[in-house]
Amino acid sequence: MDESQLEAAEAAYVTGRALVAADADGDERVVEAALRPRTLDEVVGQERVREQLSLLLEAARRRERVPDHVLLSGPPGLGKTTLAMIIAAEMSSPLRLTSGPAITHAGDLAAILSGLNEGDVLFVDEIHRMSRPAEEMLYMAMEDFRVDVVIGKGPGATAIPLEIPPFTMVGATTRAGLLPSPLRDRFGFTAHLEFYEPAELERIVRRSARLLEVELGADGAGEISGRSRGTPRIANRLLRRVRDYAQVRADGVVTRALARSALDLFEVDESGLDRLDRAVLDVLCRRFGGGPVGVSTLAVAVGEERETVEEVAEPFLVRLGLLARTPRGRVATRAAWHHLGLTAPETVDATLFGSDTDLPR
Ligand SMILES: Nc1ncnc2c1ncn2[C@@H]1O[C@H](COP(=O)(O)OP(=O)(O)OP(=O)(O)O)[C@@H](O)[C@H]1O
Ligand SMILES: [Mg+2]
Repeated sequence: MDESQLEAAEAAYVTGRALVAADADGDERVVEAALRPRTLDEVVGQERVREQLSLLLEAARRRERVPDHVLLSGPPGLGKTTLAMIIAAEMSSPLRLTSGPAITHAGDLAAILSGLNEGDVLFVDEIHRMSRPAEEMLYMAMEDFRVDVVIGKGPGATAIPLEIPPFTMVGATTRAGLLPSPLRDRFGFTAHLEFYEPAELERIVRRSARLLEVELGADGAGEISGRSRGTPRIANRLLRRVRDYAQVRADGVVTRALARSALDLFEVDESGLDRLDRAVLDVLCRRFGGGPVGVSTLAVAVGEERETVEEVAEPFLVRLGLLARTPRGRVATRAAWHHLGLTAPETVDATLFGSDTDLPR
């Protein structure tokens, strides 16, 4: 991909997406490809997963066997696709790429499996969204390297056994809990990716800045990583917006002060909250006295769809301990009031701990 393609993808991407959304859309994927680590050594952080994977791959190389199937689980933007590509690269094996939603029939999967060569790495993204019949076919393929292809329907249907050369299945999921246990159990190794520490994100920002030829000044990387929600994808995205600002409004050098002005302009605050996150907190505290209030009411009050509030804003607010989901509705924590620069009412703890919440006690 050349520079102009990258820029076109970037331009298409900039419009109309939350800057702190953890998922990537089509155009951003193109931009991301340029920043992906290519080897395990280049991967920043996730020390344990890296060491475990490195051992697994080395052992397979020594035994001259294909590595065991690997499941990568964790929230969006933490490096699942990156690791899948690295597994194939480290084994010098071709990577076949597909995704759960693309496999709607068992036949789709049979076609993919029958096209595999020995040692191929088959990457199935969003594996929790595969159809049930395909899933069942996959059980057998993963365990016995064969499948039964059913030809015809009804009493006349016949199952034709099909041998598949040994391959390595790499599945990725943001929702490991949704995988049926027979499928989960067929992976020899599951890597759980965790959110990144600020220092690790800072290393990622420095690395990306080098690749994008962005000059970092004093503490520019620190300012960006602090607002990145523990997520490399968001760190890289904020870096690109800060780069725009540096090139247009300044001399191109990303200092702390400059990063701060840029991210203030894009309404990403020091904790990584964006406009919607803050609107939710603001409405919850100022209009509803801190809750409890139903999520639908909250959504109407901020002028968003219920799903957007529930899936985009709330998980991060809960993670930061700013909002709690209780059976009676959403409740602002003491920290939420502080975040908005308000004084929490006396009753905040009673409201919060009055019944079960997903806050740690
Ligand atoms: N450990 C890491 N070190 C450096 N960069 C990383 C790391 N993990 C992820 N990234 C960067 O973050 C971006 C997103 O990573 P990736 O696409 O692998 O996430 P994902 O977990 O597959 O997300 P999704 O669930 O949305 O598919 C990539 O462009 C990659 O450059
Ligand atoms: Mg991915």
